[in-house]
Amino acid sequence: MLDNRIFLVGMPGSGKTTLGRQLATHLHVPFTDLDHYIERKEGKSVRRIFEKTGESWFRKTEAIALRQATEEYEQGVIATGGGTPCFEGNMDFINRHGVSIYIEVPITEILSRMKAEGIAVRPLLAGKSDEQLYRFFSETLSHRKQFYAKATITYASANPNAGELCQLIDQYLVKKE
Ligand SMILES: Nc1ncnc2c1ncn2[C@@H]1O[C@H](COP(=O)(O)OP(=O)(O)O)[C@@H](O)[C@H]1O
Ligand SMILES: O=C(O)C1=C[C@@H](OP(=O)(O)O)[C@@H](O)[C@H](O)C1
Ligand SMILES: [Mg+2]
Repeated sequence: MLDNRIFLVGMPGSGKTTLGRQLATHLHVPFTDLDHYIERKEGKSVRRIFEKTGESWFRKTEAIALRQATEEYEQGVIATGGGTPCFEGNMDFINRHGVSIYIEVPITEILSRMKAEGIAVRPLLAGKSDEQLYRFFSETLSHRKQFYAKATITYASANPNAGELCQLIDQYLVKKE
């Protein structure tokens, strides 16, 4: 059993929140979703924070929240936001405080999920056409992958699930011993 923190990183829509909750249940450790943590702390939705105060304020708040949420539990699963690793030295912080896992899902799969979910709930995506969305995701990923690539473990799958994720963690732990 992992006696450490696990941080999930990856593009929006890759399933960090969903998988993170399942993984924490499976491992019997606390789960923190960083966006939800920020929303509780600020008393408003991430979308509203973006609208009211803009992205750069959100990024500062997010960096502080990451550090606070990390301190709360020595053991647990933390699902970060898609942009978290790319700002304020956050990826290095994450790697100093636990095991990071990059959930790598093809952009085409992410876009089909976004459509099913309704993209208006995601502040960086609302109001974009299919073509604009694809371009936005490709460009965003090409900038972000240098940060995601620093993750301890990469889990590449179009259909990630908590069972496989646990196996990958076990393999990593065995190798590390
Ligand atoms: N393995 C999966 N297969 C299909 N859809 C998924 C899977 N994991 C998550 N989803 C769906 O994809 C969307 C994004 O999931 P979410 O966990 O919020 O991702 P993230 O936190 O990375 O943005 C949600 O609508 C969720 O229900
Ligand atoms: O990619 C991003 O910059 C963002 C991703 C979101 O989280 P998810 O990746 O959980 O959707 C959320 O933090 C915010 O809307 C910004
Ligand atoms: Mg999420």
